[in-house]
Amino acid sequence: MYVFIVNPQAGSGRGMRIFSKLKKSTLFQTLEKMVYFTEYPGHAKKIAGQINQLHDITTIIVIGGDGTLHEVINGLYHRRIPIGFIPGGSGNDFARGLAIHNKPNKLLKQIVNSNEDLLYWVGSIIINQNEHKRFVNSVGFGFDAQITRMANEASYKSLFNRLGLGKLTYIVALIQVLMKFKPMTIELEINDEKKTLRDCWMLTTCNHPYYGGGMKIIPTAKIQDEVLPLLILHKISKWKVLSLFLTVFTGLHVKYKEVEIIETTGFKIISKDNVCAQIDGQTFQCRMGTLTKRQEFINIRGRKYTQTV
Ligand SMILES: Nc1ncnc2c1ncn2[C@@H]1O[C@H](COP(=O)(O)OP(=O)(O)OP(=O)(O)O)[C@@H](O)[C@H]1O
Repeated sequence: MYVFIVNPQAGSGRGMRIFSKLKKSTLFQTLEKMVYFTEYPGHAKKIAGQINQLHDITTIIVIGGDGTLHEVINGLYHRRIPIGFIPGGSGNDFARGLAIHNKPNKLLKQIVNSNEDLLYWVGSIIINQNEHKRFVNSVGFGFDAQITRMANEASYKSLFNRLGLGKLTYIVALIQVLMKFKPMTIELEINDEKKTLRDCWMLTTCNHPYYGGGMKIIPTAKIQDEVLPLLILHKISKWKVLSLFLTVFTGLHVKYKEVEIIETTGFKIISKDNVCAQIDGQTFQCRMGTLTKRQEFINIRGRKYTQTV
């Protein structure tokens, strides 16, 4: 039995458009399946939670954006069911990070015909010591999280999506946030070693290089267990931030002296004030975060494991 979880609103309606085309295909029609449409934020997690109770699931096929996949992964906490992903979001960084490039009908074929999985190690975060979450792409604190919040709330997001210019949303949001951003003071703990980061702009970690709709934020990030790379953007002038972000699509921003990348197996951040944070593109406020790389992996169906992505 295949279970489809479709976010019709992902990518400003792209999720629904993809599903409408797929359901006309002979392959889709011949599959034994159940189809769920998400109706509100958090619904994909709830659906995944209900799937935990079901048996004989071959694969869960997610059609939507990274936020939908994030919810499914978090809802499926206790079971390892293979997941097929057909990207239909605005940013689609997960698909980029895993080199999932094909057209939806080809991807469906790949998922159904494949008996090989890509093993994918997600990250884990404990927010404020009590809320556990898993992340598929990235977690960021500070500047990048504020850009994400601005982009998520922007009225121009759906227009740019419809024009196929999803990347522009983040660029416009970046400029808006830059005008009024105030750097943070953060306590960073890595392997019992503590340091205070003053005038820090952002801390970001990811499971693969991409975020924000194609920015190669940590170019060296690999799909792997144990290692959680951490990027810190230290004290820097606003003008320099602008030029730095122009190079982030190529990964050349890592050459700036204000950018530090540390390979960790986990770290903790503490702040006296609330800081804006993002997990897989969903934003919230927090004062404390403990991040680790989970030892368990999820099975991504239809995407053979290579390290060349
Ligand atoms: N029917 C719905 N109406 C409104 N929001 C929904 C609905 N279904 C799901 N959502 C929420 O929409 C949010 C965004 O979805 P998603 O991340 O899949 O798409 P996206 O933001 O366009 O893509 P990406 O994350 O790749 O940029 C998710 O947080 C999800 O909870």
